Amino acid sequence: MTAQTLDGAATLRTIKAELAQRVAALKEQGVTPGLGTVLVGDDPGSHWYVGAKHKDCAEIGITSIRRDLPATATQAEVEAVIDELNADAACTGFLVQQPTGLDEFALLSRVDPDKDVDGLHPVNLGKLVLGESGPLPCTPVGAIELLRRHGIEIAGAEVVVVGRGLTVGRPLGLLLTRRSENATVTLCHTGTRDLAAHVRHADIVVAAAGVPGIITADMVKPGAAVLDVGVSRVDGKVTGDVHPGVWDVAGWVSPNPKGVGPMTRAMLLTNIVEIAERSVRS
Ligand SMILES: Nc1nc(=O)c2c([nH]1)NC[C@@H]1CN(c3ccc(C(=O)N[C@@H](CCC(=O)O)C(=O)O)cc3)C=[N+]21
Repeated sequence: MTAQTLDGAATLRTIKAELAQRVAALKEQGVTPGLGTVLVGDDPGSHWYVGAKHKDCAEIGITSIRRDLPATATQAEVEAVIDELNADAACTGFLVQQPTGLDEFALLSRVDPDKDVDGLHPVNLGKLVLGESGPLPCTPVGAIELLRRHGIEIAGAEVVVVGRGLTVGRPLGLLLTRRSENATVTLCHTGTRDLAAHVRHADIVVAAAGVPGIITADMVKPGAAVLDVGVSRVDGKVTGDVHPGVWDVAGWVSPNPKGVGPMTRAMLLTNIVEIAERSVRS
């Protein structure tokens, strides 16, 4: 193994320590931030993620509001919970954990855009396209923050993003091409004719296809930074999109687990604190 580790678990700890101070400052001004979660059904992965988010919040002084609904919950029942959290002053922001098995666009659209800690509401994705400020999607911002905190140059870099999903690939392309990031982005997907030809040119590769081992050593430019975002479960074990052989070629690799996953949680916490800080200023 020659590549250096893009350590998301350690970076989460650093960011939590920074945010704990900002939460303490908010409390001195009489504001306690609160995170709400809406969970539908009993998928073990989703339960783990939601539990981890509330544990993170408890560690840094953010209050938890947890609504767990059975798999039999109807669209109307989940929408009623969203309405309740929209109206709850103690809830700074909240998310509806995906997947729900319901009409997700309708659920997402019903969340107050100012409480959208996931940054996935259509209004907030629209703001991202238009270059207006607002809550940003947690996983792609987490990927950028992970690079930044390891000193990897993004401005001018050739970035290949593999995957065009709503939560990672699509918004990541928009984020990285902003003037403040200034990367050149190629967005590859299942319709890409020759994936290897694109990946080979990349200074930074972001693998978010959800296909175990799709990025192999022969595709990677020596010294490149490779972020492994894809989460699949193979024989019950978390398996990423990056083949282990990539560690022998790349300069940097984010492991999976302990790479971008914890960064998603770090950016969720950051979004809550920023919404609370905005409420104090205005
Ligand atoms: N509305 C919504 N918002 C989300 O943010 C959201 C969602 N739905 N649906 C599912 C995905 C997935 N996700 C992860 C969060 C943390 C880790 C994480 O911290 N993983 C650990 C442990 C992984 C394990 O062992 O299972 C790690 O990578 O080290 C991973 C994945 C948030 N998601």
